[in-house]
Amino acid sequence: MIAAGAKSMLGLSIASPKGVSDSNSRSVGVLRACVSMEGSQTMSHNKNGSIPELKAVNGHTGQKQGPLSTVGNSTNIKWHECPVEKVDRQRLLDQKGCVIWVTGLSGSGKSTLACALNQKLYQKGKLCYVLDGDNVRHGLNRDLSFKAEDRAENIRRVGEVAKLFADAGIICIASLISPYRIDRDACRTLLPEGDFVEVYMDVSLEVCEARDPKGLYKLARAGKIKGFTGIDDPYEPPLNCEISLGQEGTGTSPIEMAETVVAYLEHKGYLNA
Ligand SMILES: Nc1ncnc2c1ncn2[C@@H]1O[C@H](COP(=O)(O)OS(=O)(=O)O)[C@@H](OP(=O)(O)O)[C@H]1O
Ligand SMILES: Nc1ncnc2c1ncn2[C@@H]1O[C@H](COP(=O)(O)OP(=O)(O)O)[C@@H](O)[C@H]1O
Repeated sequence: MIAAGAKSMLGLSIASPKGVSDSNSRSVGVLRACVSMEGSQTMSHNKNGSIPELKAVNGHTGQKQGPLSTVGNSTNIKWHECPVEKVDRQRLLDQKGCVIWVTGLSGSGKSTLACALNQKLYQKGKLCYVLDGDNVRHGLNRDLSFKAEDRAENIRRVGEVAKLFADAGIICIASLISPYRIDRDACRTLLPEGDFVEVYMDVSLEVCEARDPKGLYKLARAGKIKGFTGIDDPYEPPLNCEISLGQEGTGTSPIEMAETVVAYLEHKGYLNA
């Protein structure tokens, strides 16, 4: 709990909704941080990039500025800039935020690769986060089915979340079947050139079906699951992905595959700020 004196020293105030006294504002109020000096603040790095210092931006009056927009069904909204930017976060982490998008049939090894890659990067001191289709469908996307428009919405939402992770400076590994090219390409367009790395698990249906670790292919073949990818639902392989894994003659163990992706990231400069 922050004492009132300390609150004013820190420039913190609790904003109470109309008609609500300050005594119970803690539970319903909105904690608002106010900078107790003229102008807003921005980050500027020292020459060695280690300790950022704050500097004031001239001309900021605290008034709402800029045009209001309509985006989809959201009307009268405004984009807010923040003084700490992606480049600052990347410097802090000594890496570049990006999205590794892993696509392929069920059983092709997406989740296994995602975990192996996460582990390899963690060992190198790089911050990653995995968005796995199965897992995201336990929460954020639990309202979605496997019909085409729901798969599209699934990919769209994960694409937007992955974009936020990349903006945070994190290497985000999204691992989803993502069967439609158009949905994957839409996610690509959300990111700056180069920051979307599409990884195709090029593993045949025969191999995936033989693996069948969850018994889903068996159920689909028996007609107990309808619209199963590769059986009675389409999968469109990428045409121009950055990395293709799993073919004969290439390293096919999860560790070898993860090393291929790490080498790509290193080569493209994503493992340094
Ligand atoms: N009809 C159907 N088709 C394909 N997959 C199915 C289906 N029903 C359930 N599952 C299970 O859901 C996992 C795939 O979820 P995703 O979110 O990656 O799918 S998609 O990208 O929206 O197509 C998938 O996980 P993975 O095997 O890891 O790919 C399956 O376990
Ligand atoms: N590179 C690989 N070589 C051989 N088997 C693999 C490989 N990657 C994953 N597997 C196995 O294949 C099965 C499916 O892997 P999984 O990562 O769950 O695939 P997906 O996430 O695409 O459904 C698992 O039993 C896993 O152990």
